Amino acid sequence: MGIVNKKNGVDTDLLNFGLDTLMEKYPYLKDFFSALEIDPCPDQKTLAMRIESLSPDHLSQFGLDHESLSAQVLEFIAKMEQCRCKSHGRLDHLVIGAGFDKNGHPEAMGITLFPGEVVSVVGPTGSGKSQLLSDIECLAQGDTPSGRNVLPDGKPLEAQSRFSGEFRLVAQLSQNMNFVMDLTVEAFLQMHAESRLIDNIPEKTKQIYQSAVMLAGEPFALDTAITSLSGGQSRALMIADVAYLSASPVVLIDEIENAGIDRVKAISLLLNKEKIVLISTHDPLLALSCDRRIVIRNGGIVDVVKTLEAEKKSAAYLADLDKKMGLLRERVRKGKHLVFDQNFFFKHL
Ligand SMILES: Nc1ncnc2c1ncn2[C@@H]1O[C@H](COP(=O)(O)OP(=O)(O)OP(=O)(O)O)[C@@H](O)[C@H]1O
Repeated sequence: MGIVNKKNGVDTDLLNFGLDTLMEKYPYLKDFFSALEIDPCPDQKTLAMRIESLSPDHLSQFGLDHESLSAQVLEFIAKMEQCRCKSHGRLDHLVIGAGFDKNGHPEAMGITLFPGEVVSVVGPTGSGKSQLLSDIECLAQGDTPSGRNVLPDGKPLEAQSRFSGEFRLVAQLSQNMNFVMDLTVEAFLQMHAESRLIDNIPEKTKQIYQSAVMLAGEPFALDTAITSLSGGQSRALMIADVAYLSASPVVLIDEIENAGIDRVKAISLLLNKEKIVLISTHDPLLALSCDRRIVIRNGGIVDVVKTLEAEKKSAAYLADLDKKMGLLRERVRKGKHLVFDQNFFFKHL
């Protein structure tokens, strides 16, 4: 579409475009007109003609006239398009500047993370894994217990962007996710997709639902109420939702090992060349599925371990073991006995 007559991002040339074309390209215009009780597409061909055809009495109910309505509709399109572009914000890298451990001693190191990486955060219980994720979530600027600085593209974010809910740099999936809305899975996904202004919503909704079912141990239906999903099912749904719909270039996940979902598939779903994914975990299979592991002790980063090629081979062995454990879990779920020896475990499970 024409980029002529653009002022402050407002494209006045849009007034001369056909209504059909505009409604197709900017589907949210339907809501704009419906709020003003206007049928957007009767006979007129262009937006300007449709606005001109409206009676001054109708417009005055909304405190508008032809000129102000033209200005408002153009500004609305410009703002919505700005949101759409913002939500595709990119990050070149994320610097986590060293802070202090729990004793107030300088942390051994910081780390720089790059899009396309899945990094695990490992360490004993209470060592400070969640604190690190929380520092990243709030883009800490020396103002959290660890004193770390988290710098998108190496620069501190202005307070306005840091605390604004408009565009979130970081999405977090925490351990306790409870839905409170009374919606079906399908309606929930549709609502989220609509709020993200994405194209082809039905197809995206189906894709997310199918991925969530693949991750969850127990299948569920599109018309299941989200409030009645099990812990594992809702976690699976949120992971698939983040993978396909989240605009945030950084995704934080606080332990998925206990959710009963397919962890390796979850990682490959989240692997995206535009996203940095951090997972706090105690699980060896998850740790080996990541590119690097941040090792935390006593509140501070003490090492960053790169996953070796040899370890990736061990991961295949671990995945096999994990599958066997899954089969045993399944037997427990079905109320069956678990009698086997080493030979049966390794050869027949
Ligand atoms: N560098 C630090 N300086 C001061 N306090 C810290 C630091 N790191 C962590 N803490 C505090 O230590 C406590 C335990 O940390 P945290 O919950 O992050 O541990 P964790 O490794 O996630 O534990 P778990 O494995 O049990 O979930 C928290 O109260 C946290 O705020």
